[in-house]
Amino acid sequence: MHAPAHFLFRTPSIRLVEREALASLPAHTLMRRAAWAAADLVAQRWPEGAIVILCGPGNNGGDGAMLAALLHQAGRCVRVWALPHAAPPPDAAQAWRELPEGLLQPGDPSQLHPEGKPPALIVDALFGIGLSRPLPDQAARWAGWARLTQAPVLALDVPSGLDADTGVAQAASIVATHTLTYIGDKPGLHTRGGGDHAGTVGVADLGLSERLAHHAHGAGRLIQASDCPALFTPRGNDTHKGSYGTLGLIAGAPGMAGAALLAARAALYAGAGKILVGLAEPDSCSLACDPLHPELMLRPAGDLLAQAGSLGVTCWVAGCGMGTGTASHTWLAQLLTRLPGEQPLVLDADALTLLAGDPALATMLVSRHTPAILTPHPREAARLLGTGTDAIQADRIAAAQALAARYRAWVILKGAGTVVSSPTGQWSINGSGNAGLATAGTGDVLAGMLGALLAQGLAVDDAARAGVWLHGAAADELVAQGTGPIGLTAGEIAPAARLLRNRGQSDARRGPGASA
Ligand SMILES: NC(=O)C1=CN([C@@H]2O[C@H](COP(=O)(O)OP(=O)(O)OC[C@H]3O[C@@H](n4cnc5c(N)ncnc54)[C@H](OP(=O)(O)O)[C@@H]3O)[C@@H](O)[C@H]2O)[C@@H](O)CC1
Ligand SMILES: Nc1ncnc2c1ncn2[C@@H]1O[C@H](COP(=O)(O)OP(=O)(O)O)[C@@H](O)[C@H]1O
Ligand SMILES: [K+]
Repeated sequence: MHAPAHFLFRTPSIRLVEREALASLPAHTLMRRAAWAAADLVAQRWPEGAIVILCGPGNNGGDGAMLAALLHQAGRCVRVWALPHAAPPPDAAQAWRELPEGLLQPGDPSQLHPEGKPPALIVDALFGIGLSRPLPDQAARWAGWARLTQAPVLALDVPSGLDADTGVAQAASIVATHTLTYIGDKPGLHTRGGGDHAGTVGVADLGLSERLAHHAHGAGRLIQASDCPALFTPRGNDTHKGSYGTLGLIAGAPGMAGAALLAARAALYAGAGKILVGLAEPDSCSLACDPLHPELMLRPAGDLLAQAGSLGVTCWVAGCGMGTGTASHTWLAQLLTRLPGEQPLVLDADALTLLAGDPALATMLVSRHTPAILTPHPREAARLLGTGTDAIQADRIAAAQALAARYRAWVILKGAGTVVSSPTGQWSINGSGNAGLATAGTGDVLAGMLGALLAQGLAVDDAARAGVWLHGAAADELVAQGTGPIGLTAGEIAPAARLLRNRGQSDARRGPGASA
């Protein structure tokens, strides 16, 4: 259902385009187009059965009223419930005037099916992008009723109660199975509560895609497979391990060796040529080798850093279970100062905590020749910005942009609907992944995969976007196979990601038409 170049627009851009279009098109054109688009979708997807439409006081409610009229004309059984509205805006007022007699119901939709038979579809036209305060009690009760019916719910524009920009959902928000969003797709449908509340998202551009394209400079992107062609570029035959980079990994303090192994194995499965693991242990290395993957070369972190030049390390990942003690601080400072600043670098987990606690490290990071990738989860992001997790989660895009600007780095703000920001604030939201990833060690796997992609020569922007997409897509693949979301383990992600890449590469070899 997604348009090819999948941009995400925040409300001010949508409002701007809406205003321009309202000024140049005949009255009611946009609302009519919005209602037609919804009617087409209903006819295709839910061709039979009774339809309940819940309408609010503004233009979102107007969309619902106009849809009701169209469905009624098409012979469908439609009932409408409306929140009280004193003076609807002009488009909505027109829609209410056109509503055929007898469709508007008194009372409450919960009285409609006392015998418990749910409608074939409930349409949420309560609030769209104009919601400006807590849902009124009546709307909250109707949203609760809609959940209880277990009927499919189609949200018009935005599920009522979900913030279209941030994905912050009020507790009583509508939980939709489908959302038909208008003019352009919106970030709040894809990050934080978006995944839980919006269901399958479709876009009806209302004929405004050209106008919207003028505002694409401030827009974000939804990261999809088609944004990650570098993942699927077939390997040349005349290559060797040196062609795919040597990754140095500083990770795994005593008690946390698992984090190092998860990251290192993920890098191996993601195709890095050679992987050197510097365990964050002071003198000797408690683990001589990874018995499952003896391909990995293990040694103490200090040794790896000292020998990096002669070992030919081309790219670095630091932080997974690395610890935050004095020795770890020293290793991180060495990495930031002594090693070539143009070598790609990923900082994760404890490296981020160290960075947050020492402005000197931050200065070293900012003075690097090429921006690093930082992979904070929301709590780490809060530490790095000197704020609380709630503030980060209240606007994940703004938080990722602020971090990227402060640390002059690529930032991957993890969690449902991972946000990626470039150092200059260009942002994307990952379109893959699921709650199966909510288990220990999956962040280590992401860090290892990112390192491997950088080692294989992907540019930092490609690696950041492709890495998060691949990580999420692997989890989606595992869920499709029944290995999750419950009980998915971090160690299963990298083999699934390997499968996706190789499948994509062989499709690429076969040429156009093969599915990626
Ligand atoms: N214009 C166009 O061209 C097109 C617009 N389209 C559609 O319009 C939608 C935007 O419409 P909208 O601006 O009227 O906002 P909407 O989401 O219906 O809600 C605003 C109303 O609710 C009220 N209100 C807000 N919060 C409240 C609360 N918590 N509790 C109670 N009341 C609350 C608010 O009152 P006020 O805040 O002014 O007091 C106002 O009355 C958009 O999402 C799309 O569906 C499409 O047709 C395409 C073309
Ligand atoms: N509900 C979710 N939906 C999508 N991705 C998730 C979800 N929960 C966690 N993740 C992903 O899982 C990874 C968790 O990373 P992190 O919190 O650093 O874990 P750890 O430190 O245990 O390795 C991140 O990539 C994050 O985006
Ligand atoms: K809605």
